Amino acid sequence: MADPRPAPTRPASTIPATPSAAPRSPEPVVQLREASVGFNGRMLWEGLDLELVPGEFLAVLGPNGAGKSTFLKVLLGLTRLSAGSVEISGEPVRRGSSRVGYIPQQQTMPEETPLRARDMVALGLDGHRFGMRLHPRRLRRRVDELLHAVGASAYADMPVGLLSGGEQQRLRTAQALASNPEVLLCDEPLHSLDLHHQQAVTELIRRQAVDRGSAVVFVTHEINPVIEHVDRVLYFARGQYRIGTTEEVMRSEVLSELYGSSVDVIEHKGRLVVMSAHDEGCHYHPEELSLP
Ligand SMILES: Nc1ncnc2c1ncn2[C@@H]1O[C@H](COP(=O)(O)OP(=O)(O)OP(=O)(O)O)[C@@H](O)[C@H]1O
Repeated sequence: MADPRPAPTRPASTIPATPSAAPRSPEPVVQLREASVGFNGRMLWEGLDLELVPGEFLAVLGPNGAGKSTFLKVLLGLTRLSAGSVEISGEPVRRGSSRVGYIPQQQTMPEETPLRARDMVALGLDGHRFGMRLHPRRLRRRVDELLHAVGASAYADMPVGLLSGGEQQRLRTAQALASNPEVLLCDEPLHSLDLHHQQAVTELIRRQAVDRGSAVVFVTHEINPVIEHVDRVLYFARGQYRIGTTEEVMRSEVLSELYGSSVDVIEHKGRLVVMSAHDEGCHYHPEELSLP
């Protein structure tokens, strides 16, 4: 069946075009208006206005505790906004929506987990958006394709609890892609993957955006592995945020203002290095910003 979604459109920049020159934008698939989240009287971030169109790749960055995973939980309907609104495809978010795929942060599964690798991937397909269960033969074929795509065919019948952290993470990726979601939420999906599998998983996520029109929200401490695919960056720090293209946000003056202290953004051999310049002897502590 043909996919009814609009063709993917990748916005070149957030700089507004003149009204007469502006092409008709596709309907946003994610829409937050004046969105704020806080816990126990402390606001994590406030006044977030954001629209994502099909096919857009958003990288979400910021130091530990800035609210990146919470942002994903808002889109998953697991955390309620303190103020404002959030919609997916024009409807209020709700838990368990088949429109949303999720690659969670890596957690190790207990050894005794009673699932094989292929069962875990099949969970992403079973009784999903098709409104009915797939025929067992089609289900098996689709699961095999997904296992192959993440390089997991060799351990398809292994119990998941006996697999390494990186092997389990590849299965979570396959599971999230299985339903061809309209919005794909990724919480540090490359963590614990070796370079080869980082590239393979990045390529799968990129293709999901470009070929199938999913809006991708990619939480990461390290923008470099995905930098060429990123359309926009959402950077949280100190309860505030900045949003724009990589060139607009990843600048010394923008991040210094956001952090409230001197930050250097340096381009080195095509990689972005973000460093905090401390006054005492000008020590550089890139890890304090949780960035390369
Ligand atoms: N349900 C909750 N109740 C109270 N505090 C919470 C809740 N959920 C998250 N927090 C707090 O909100 C802050 C932001 O958490 P979050 O996991 O979103 O940060 P993050 O930017 O993803 O951090 P990291 O880079 O360390 O993964 C943390 O201080 C966390 O303890």
